[in-house]
Amino acid sequence: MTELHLWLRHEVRTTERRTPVVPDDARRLVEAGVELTVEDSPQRVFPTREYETVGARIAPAGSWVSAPSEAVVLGLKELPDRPAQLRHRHVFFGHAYKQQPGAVDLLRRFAAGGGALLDLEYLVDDDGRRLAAFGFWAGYLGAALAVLQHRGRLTAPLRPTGKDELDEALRPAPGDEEFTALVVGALGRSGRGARAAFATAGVGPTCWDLAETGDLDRAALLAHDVMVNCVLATTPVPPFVREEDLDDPARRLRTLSDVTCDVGSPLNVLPVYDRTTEWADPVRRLRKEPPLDLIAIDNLPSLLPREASVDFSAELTPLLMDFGTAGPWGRSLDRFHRACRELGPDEQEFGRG
Ligand SMILES: NC(=O)c1ccc[n+]([C@@H]2O[C@H](COP(=O)([O-])OP(=O)(O)OC[C@H]3O[C@@H](n4cnc5c(N)ncnc54)[C@H](O)[C@@H]3O)[C@@H](O)[C@H]2O)c1
Repeated sequence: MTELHLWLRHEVRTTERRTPVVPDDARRLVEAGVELTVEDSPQRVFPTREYETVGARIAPAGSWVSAPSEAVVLGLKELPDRPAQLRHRHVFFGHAYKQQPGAVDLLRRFAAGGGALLDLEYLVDDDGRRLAAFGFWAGYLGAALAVLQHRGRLTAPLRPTGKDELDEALRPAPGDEEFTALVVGALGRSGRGARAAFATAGVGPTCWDLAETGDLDRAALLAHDVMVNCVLATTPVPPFVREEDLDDPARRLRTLSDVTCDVGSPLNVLPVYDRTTEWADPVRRLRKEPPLDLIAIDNLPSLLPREASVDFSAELTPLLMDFGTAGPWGRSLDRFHRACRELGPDEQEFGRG
């Protein structure tokens, strides 16, 4: 077992109730010899005392800035804007390698402090497959919200909930009309989640993946009442739905839920909207007559913080037990170094192993 001091930080985003390590897995880490510090966090879905009970040391929210240099700081989403220099190794979703807003600033902060980003999105196996991801619950919620909207039962603002409560609302009620649904990207993680939610809702969706979209039958697509897009696009393909399709008189499609949310990207397969929707206002009407409602929320798993955290933590914990510079961690670090090199010659002198 590597000597690891892991520092689980509080999330700055107030709506983020998830955590990458849940108390049961914290116990496993402590038992395996990991020194674990957990920051107190008012919104984390698991109370701080549950971590204390399993042997973690508790520290105030945000205190990672003064953590010992060898500590590996673990979180999910963005860091606060300060400090300007990042001297630790940080494990989280940095969103820093695809020219996202703020990406260069974040990399520069690592450059200034000599730290490193070990991005969770780039923890991959030998074949490049992601090892820890939230996709299943993203798909589950993407389909669940579509069903609720289609049945006239979606209420805003959206709030984090639990699966039992969500499933209660999802189950068909007397008087609900039958409808047809399509999941695209049905064989992936979020596609599986979407299919599971439809099953709870009593709906058997049509399932398409690569084999079914190669020669896209748009008329068949538009003939479904509800569509949930779960593809992970890696190369540009013809759009699944175009602006002109929204005005097709034969369109039955009424509710479109885009789990992928590639809006603005050249890989976007749904170039019929220009910005995502939010928890406060989750549905945007793209056409009035006949209606077409869009749901495009890019932080879906945060709506089921407990279930999403438990599954993610189960995937991440074995990797943390094996923390080091080889395998997935080495690949993630290599990706960071590549991004640093792409920043330019003045900023290459950082990112240790
Ligand atoms: N909205 C959110 O909150 C949220 C959360 C997590 C992930 N996501 C996004 O959801 C998407 C899917 O993630 P995932 O973990 O399910 O990925 P995945 O790799 O597990 O599955 C993607 C599936 O899409 C299929 N696919 C790719 N191109 C296709 C095409 N042209 N036609 C049909 N099928 C195609 C693949 O074969 C695969 O089965 C990603 O873009 C991811 O970023 C969104």
